[in-house]
Amino acid sequence: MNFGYEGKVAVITGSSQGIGRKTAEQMARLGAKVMLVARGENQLQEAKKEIAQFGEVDYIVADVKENDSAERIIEETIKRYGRLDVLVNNAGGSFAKPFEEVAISDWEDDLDLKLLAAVRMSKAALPHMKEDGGAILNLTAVLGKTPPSSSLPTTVSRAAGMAMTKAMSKDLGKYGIRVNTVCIGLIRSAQIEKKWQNEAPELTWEEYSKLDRHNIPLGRIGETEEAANVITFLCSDLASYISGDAVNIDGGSGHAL
Ligand SMILES: NC(=O)C1=CN([C@@H]2O[C@H](COP(=O)(O)OP(=O)(O)OC[C@H]3O[C@@H](n4cnc5c(N)ncnc54)[C@H](O)[C@@H]3O)[C@@H](O)[C@H]2O)C=CC1
Ligand SMILES: CC(=O)C(C)=O
Repeated sequence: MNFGYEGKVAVITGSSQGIGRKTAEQMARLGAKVMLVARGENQLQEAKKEIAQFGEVDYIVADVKENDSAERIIEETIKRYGRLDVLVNNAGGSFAKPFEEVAISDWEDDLDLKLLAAVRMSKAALPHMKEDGGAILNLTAVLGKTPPSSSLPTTVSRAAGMAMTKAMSKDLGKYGIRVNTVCIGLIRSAQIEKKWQNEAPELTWEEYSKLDRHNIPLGRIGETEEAANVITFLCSDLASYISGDAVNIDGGSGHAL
């Protein structure tokens, strides 16, 4: 099977750790030149060193919430690698509270990080993808499809990310640009390990991962590799007829059809 990554260039935001970092590794292993983006240079250097064993990789230190960062990230990528084929809008975090406890500034911060940063990155990337086509992949969360109580503002930002993905796919298909989202359930990463330590430090990871209260039909929290596999596939030539889709990576925990 040919994923078609050879000679392609991918930008992945929030890729110094977690799902973004594993995705970068997989794309590099398949022949893509990968540009990592995150705020902390030390972790980026470490990620670059590790991924460089498998393929071509570099990094840009940037906060995707800063207004001019998207233009700078894309410009520096073009300067470094000469083209752009894949954009993964992965940077994010979780902030979930009941409606009454969410300040207006929390709404603004969350939408800025999870929705508007992806808009700015996609707008900056578009001129470089129009000629040869490409793939844009937005990370969202499965809870955005069926928002439960105490899940604001994150489920709203994520639902907006899904709606944006669908609408963008309609507008950009004519350029051969595919736009998809993956809706994450629970995947082991720094934020989930923190949750484990806060909620049940007395349990081993295996025990915590398998707790009934997570309500995961497959019986455990997923691994970063399992999310990266799907993202890498969706951005590859093997998914050449998939656009506007929202694919759950959640061990079956989502409730929506
Ligand atoms: N791990 C999970 O169970 C879930 C993850 N997600 C989403 O999937 C994506 C990846 O998740 P994880 O790997 O768990 O995340 P993580 O917390 O391990 O890593 C997130 C990455 O985003 C970067 N980042 C955060 N804010 C940034 C900013 N302003 N500018 C640049 N980089 C920034 C962080 O430095 C980090 O590299 C995130 O968008 C997350 O919200 C959604 C639902 C569940
Ligand atoms: C956990 C998380 O990052 C969400 C729901 O966006």
